[in-house]
Amino acid sequence: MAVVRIGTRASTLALTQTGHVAQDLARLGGLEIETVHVRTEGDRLTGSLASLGGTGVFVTALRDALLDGRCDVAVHSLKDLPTAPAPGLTIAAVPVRQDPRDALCARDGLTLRTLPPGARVGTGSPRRAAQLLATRPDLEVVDIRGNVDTRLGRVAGAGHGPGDLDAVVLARAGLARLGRLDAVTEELDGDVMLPAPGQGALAVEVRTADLTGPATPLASALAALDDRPTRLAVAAERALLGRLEAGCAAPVGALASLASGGTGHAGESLRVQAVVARTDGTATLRRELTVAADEALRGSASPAASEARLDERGAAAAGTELADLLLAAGAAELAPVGPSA
Ligand SMILES: NCc1[nH]cc(CCC(=O)O)c1CC(=O)O
Repeated sequence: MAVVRIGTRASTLALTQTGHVAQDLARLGGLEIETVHVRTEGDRLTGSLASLGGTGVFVTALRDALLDGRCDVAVHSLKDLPTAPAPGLTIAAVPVRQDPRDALCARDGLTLRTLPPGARVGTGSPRRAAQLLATRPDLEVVDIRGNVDTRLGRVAGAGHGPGDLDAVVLARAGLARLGRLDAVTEELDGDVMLPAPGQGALAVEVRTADLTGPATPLASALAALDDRPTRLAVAAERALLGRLEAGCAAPVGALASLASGGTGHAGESLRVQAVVARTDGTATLRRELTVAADEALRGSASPAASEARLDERGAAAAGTELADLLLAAGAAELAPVGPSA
């Protein structure tokens, strides 16, 4: 494969993300990369259909382009990717994750604490709405759609018009990639707002067939681009979402992070936090768990204990277990999650 074609949607965010991955692959594999624009249902049909992005319209067109051979590599925002595997395709790299937090972008430097009573905050995400209202039940959450610039433009003082909102909530990662961190007035920590599973991370997908057989420069570049801590964290978060049988539009937040063991300490451990909320914020259910790689070796004097490593399957099992804890605690009574959803 002399030239590698990388497929992207035409949105600024998609172009930026894909551009970064293309540069990395070119550098790591000495590859020549060509960018192919793929038009998606979600781009063609604007307005409320853009809200279907989460259900996979953006993803499907890129996957079709991969399977048809119109491109060789596709870059997705991991949080927009359905949890079900795509036959014939493999997520060959999960690059280092950006800061996964949500960010409040408010007028006049306001924060979640200092927004005036009844302030109007824009978001189209039930997950964000629920967690905002859980902290500040007085807020008026306004359903908004559109790309990042459109949303930021609705904040008073941010655009050229008057702005009809006091604030919007967006993924910090998207703002960072677009060079719009200047709009952030507060980063929302996990105790206030847990991000969408996979938020801030990318998935680099290729045809499975291109990874089998003798190693190619593309395959080795993808392996070098992959970040194991991110891959494990995202595996846990997505397994949780899958077990809850909830889509990315569900009021479910999750965040996992890998801590490495050090000399004289236990081996690595993965902490997974999750929340399921009633959309109006009147009830939230939070649980967390930590799994350690050295569980089997605990108590032994073996030096292997400090070097024990988790694998993707173990990470996914942790996510599934946490989902089961949430279901056992009544998550299905709060939100449309679980087998009957
Ligand atoms: N739902 C849209 C979407 N998909 C990915 C990002 C960018 C951040 C990321 O990579 O998680 C965004 C924008 C947002 O939620 O603010």
